[in-house]
Amino acid sequence: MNNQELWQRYQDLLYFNDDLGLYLDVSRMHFKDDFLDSLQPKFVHAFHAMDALEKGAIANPDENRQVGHYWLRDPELAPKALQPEIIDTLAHIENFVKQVHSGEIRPPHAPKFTDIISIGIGGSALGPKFVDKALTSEAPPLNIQFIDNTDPDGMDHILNGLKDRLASTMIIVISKSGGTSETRNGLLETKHAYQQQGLDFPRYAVAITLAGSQMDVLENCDNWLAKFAMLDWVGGRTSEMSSVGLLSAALLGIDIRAMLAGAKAMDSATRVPDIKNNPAALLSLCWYHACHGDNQKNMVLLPYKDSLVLFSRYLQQLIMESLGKEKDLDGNIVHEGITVYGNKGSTDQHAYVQQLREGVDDFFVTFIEVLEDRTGPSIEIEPDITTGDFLSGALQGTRQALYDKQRESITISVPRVDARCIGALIALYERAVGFYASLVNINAYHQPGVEAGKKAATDFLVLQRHILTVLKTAQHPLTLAALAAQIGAPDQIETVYKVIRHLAMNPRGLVLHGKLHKPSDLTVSLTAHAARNITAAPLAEMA
Ligand SMILES: O=P(O)(O)OC[C@H]1O[C@](O)(CO)[C@@H](O)[C@@H]1O
Repeated sequence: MNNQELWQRYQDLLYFNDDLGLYLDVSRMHFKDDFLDSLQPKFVHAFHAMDALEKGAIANPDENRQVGHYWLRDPELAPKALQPEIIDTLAHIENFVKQVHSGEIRPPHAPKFTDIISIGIGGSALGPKFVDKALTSEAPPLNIQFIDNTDPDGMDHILNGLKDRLASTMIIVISKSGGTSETRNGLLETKHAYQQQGLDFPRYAVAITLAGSQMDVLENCDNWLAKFAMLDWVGGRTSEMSSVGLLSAALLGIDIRAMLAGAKAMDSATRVPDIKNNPAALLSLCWYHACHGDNQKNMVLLPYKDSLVLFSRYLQQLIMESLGKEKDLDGNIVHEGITVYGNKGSTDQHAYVQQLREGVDDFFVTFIEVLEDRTGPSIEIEPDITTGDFLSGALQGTRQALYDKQRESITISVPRVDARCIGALIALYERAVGFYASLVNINAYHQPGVEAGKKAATDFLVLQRHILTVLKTAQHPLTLAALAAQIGAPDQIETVYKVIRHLAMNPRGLVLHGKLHKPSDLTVSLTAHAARNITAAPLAEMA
């Protein structure tokens, strides 16, 4: 295609949303002109399915649940019975935040809360982290940190770093199910740190969970500083505009009403039943072209803006947990999915872009361009050129260089990174994921594959328990083979070895005879002290 034809294709396909100032350019995706028409019947179905979902159909048949994240930004669309809880939760958040900012709600031994530790994982962490990085100002009312793993080092880093300010730190624990192990562990470790300092944990703790969840019951969250409803019909990965995302955002001083308004504006733009005039339909059409069937391309997300660096991580869950499915809705094995990676431009130009241009052609890029460089004027780095011009040049240059090598790209351009824009971007991708799921006939709203890893992790810990129980009563050191036999798992020696190696590297009372890296010569026993301390309580399944 010559430059004139390309310019024409650019204009023909360019989508612009006047309300949001958002452009979507799909001209550098190599689908043919008739591709759009050929997908029309599939889109008629996708538009209908989305309409039914928004009207309250059971869109997640596995869990017999409605899927209502769109109602969060436009409660009038929600079934009548659900409207009060959406409106009340938002009011509860705003009221609470106002009182925290004013000091009316304060910690027992300090005039105001200064910090937040947000504990949660997956959809209960990625949205709040992304929004914090994208929108928190240089001088927020509170500082936030996230515990989103069961890594003891990671927790120590945060808890020790905040040691002197723990007495003015609010803990927000987010878990829809209330049973996720990593989150439970973060909660228990944090609670322990508070107890060590003689601080009354419930007076610092805020829960976001389903009413009556395991966490709600076990921790008696009604006695905490506050408890916010998590709603059954909001999925974890689409929960940023529920209490999950809105509470921390509001505490950080982010305009959550603007975020909701941006999402609402995008929702209405993506309800238009016309592919070319619907940005989510256009996006999902591009994904279908690049990723479906034989074209298994990866999505590389390149926002040219530091504050959007976590967008790809956020989208990784939204897209891969939603679309990565073994079976379609008819039970056929399909192994669907789109791999998402990326950080930011131009930084990634100096990392993997070399491969994108010259290596394996297994991707398409989505550039995100932010038109406003910064608030206020810029100095000239070279005659007539600012640092922002460099950033812009880097984006346009990479797009062109990729195109010259027949590499595909999409470009989304937004005026600036503000709450309205972030709400709109989230809503855009949520809807595109929903459409894509319809196009390839899968359930986007469940995640059966996640359970296998959790089950195997539980099995590993059960085996560890058995090993320690055997060692406790052993009369002499045991080989790994003898240990495996005694726990009734003679074929699990490798797992036994992994357990022993991990315990040996930590102060758990293991006595090793032999070398850790020579498993076949190794024998193991426990110190008398450790043997006395092992409990036999049953292990809860990892959730
Ligand atoms: O909010 P919860 O229930 O703790 O779940 C956290 C995350 O775990 C998952 O269920 C997957 O393990 C995600 O879908 C979810 O976002």
